[in-house]
Amino acid sequence: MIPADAVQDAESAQLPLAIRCSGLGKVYRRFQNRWVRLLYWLGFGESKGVEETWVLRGVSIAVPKGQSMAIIGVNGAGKSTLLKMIAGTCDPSEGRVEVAGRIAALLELGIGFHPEFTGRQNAIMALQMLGHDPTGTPALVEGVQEFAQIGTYFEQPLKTYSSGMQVRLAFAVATQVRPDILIIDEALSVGDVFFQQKCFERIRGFRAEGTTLLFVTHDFGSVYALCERAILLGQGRLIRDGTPKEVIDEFQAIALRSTSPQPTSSAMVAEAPETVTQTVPDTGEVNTPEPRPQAPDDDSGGNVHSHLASIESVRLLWEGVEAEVVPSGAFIELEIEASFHGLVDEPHVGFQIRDRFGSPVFMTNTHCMRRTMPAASAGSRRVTRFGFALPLGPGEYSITVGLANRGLGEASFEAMLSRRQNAAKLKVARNLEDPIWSGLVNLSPSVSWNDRREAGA
Ligand SMILES: Nc1ncnc2c1ncn2[C@@H]1O[C@H](COP(=O)(O)OP(=O)(O)OP(=O)(O)O)[C@@H](O)[C@H]1O
Repeated sequence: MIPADAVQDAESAQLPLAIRCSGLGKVYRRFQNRWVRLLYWLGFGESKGVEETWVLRGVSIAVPKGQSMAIIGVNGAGKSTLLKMIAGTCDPSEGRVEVAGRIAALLELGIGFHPEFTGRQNAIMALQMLGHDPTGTPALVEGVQEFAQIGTYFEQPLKTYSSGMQVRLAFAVATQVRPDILIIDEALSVGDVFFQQKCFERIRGFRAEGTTLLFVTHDFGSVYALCERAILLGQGRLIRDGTPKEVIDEFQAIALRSTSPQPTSSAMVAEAPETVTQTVPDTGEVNTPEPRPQAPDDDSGGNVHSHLASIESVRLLWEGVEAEVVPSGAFIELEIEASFHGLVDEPHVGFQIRDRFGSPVFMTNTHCMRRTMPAASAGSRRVTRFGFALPLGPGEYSITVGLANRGLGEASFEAMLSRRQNAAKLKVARNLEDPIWSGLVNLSPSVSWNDRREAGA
C-alpha cells in the first residue's frame, strides 16, 4: 500500500531500472482573470484568485527493465497524466522522472499525425521524428504499410481515416522498431479483434526481447494476459502496487465502497461495479422504526457485508453431491444460502465465474434473468439454486457470489447487501467421453457435408 515501497523494492533488489518516478506531481491552475495570471507568473499574489487542482501527487514508482506494468484506476484518476510525464510530453509540477532507453508511446489517437497528409507521408515524418535513420526509412515505411493493413487508405489523407485506421497506423509506426520502453494508453481498445491480436502478439514478442511495457487499460483481461505487475491510481495518488490480481481486487473493492449516488452495476458480482448506493429500502410498514441507512462494509478482498443480509454458504453440486472437480460439460448446481436480518423487499442473487487469470467467464443474476423472488423477512433464510451445464475447458475457476436489493432499470441495483469474492472454487476436468477439442468453451459443433458433381462428370 505504500507507494515508496515500489522504489525501495526494485532498488533493494538492485534491478536495473527502466523508469524511476520520485514524488511525481502535476498541478493545474485556474486564474480568476488574466491579471491574476500575470501577477502569478510574475511571482505575486500566490493564492488570491488562483485555484489549484493537483491531478497527481506523491507518485513514486520504479519499473525494472523488461517488466510489464499496468496502470489502472477510474476515469480521471491520473493514469494518462502519469504516462505523459513518463513519455516526456508533459512536465511534472514536482518530483522527477528518469527513464533509461528509447520510448515509443501511443498516448492519443494518431498523436502527432497531420490530417492533410497521407498515411505514407505521416509514417515517414513520424519515423524520422522518432529518430530513425532516414536512409533506413523506406524499409520501415514498407513495414508500417504491411502491419497497418489499411489498403489504399495508406495513400489517402489521414482525415479520411476511421479511428480504427488511425490506431492501426499509429501502432504500426510506434512499434516498427522495438523500443526499450513501450507505453500504451487505451489505444488498443479501438481496433478490431484481429488487429488487437496482432498487436498483442507484437507486444509479447517485444517483451520476450526485453522491452519494458507500461499499459493503461480498463480491460482487465489484457492486464492478466500481458502484465506481471499493476498499480492502482485513485484521485491522483498511488494506492496499490502489486500483482494484477491484488490490484484488480482492490480496484473492485474500492468501486464497491464508493458512495456516489449512482446505482450499482448490474453485474453485482462482476467487474468493478462503479458505485453502490447506501439506501436502505423503505419497508412500507407504519410505525416500524426504519433501520438507519448504512454503507455496505467492504473489506479489501472485494467482499461486501451489510446489516440487512449475508450470504452464509456457497456449494457446488454435481449429481446432487457436493463437488469441487467436475468433468467438462457436466450439469451442476450452484447453491447460495443467505440469511436476512431485516426486510429485503426485492432480493436478487447472482454469481460470476472467473478463470485462473481472473478474467470473467460468465456472470448473471436473478434480475438479469428477469426473475423476481419474493421479499425476504428479518430472521429468514433462503437457498437459491442456479443450474447450468459447464462446457468449459479443463482448468481452475473461481466463483464469486452476490446478493443485492431492488433491480433498477435494465441492469443495476439499488443496494449491494452481500458479496463474497472467490467464495468457491471449481476444477473442470477433461471429459473423456467428449470428442477431442481445445479452447475455452466446448461449442459442440455439428458437422455435415455433401459432394457436388460437376455437370457432365
Ligand atoms: N490540461 C488540463 N487542465 C486541467 N485539468 C486537466 C488537464 N488534463 C487533465 N486534467 C485533469 O486531470 C485529471 C486526471 O486526468 P487523466 O486524463 O490523467 O485521468 P485518467 O485516469 O487517464 O482518466 P481516463 O481513464 O478518463 O482517461 C482529470 O480530472 C482531468 O480532468
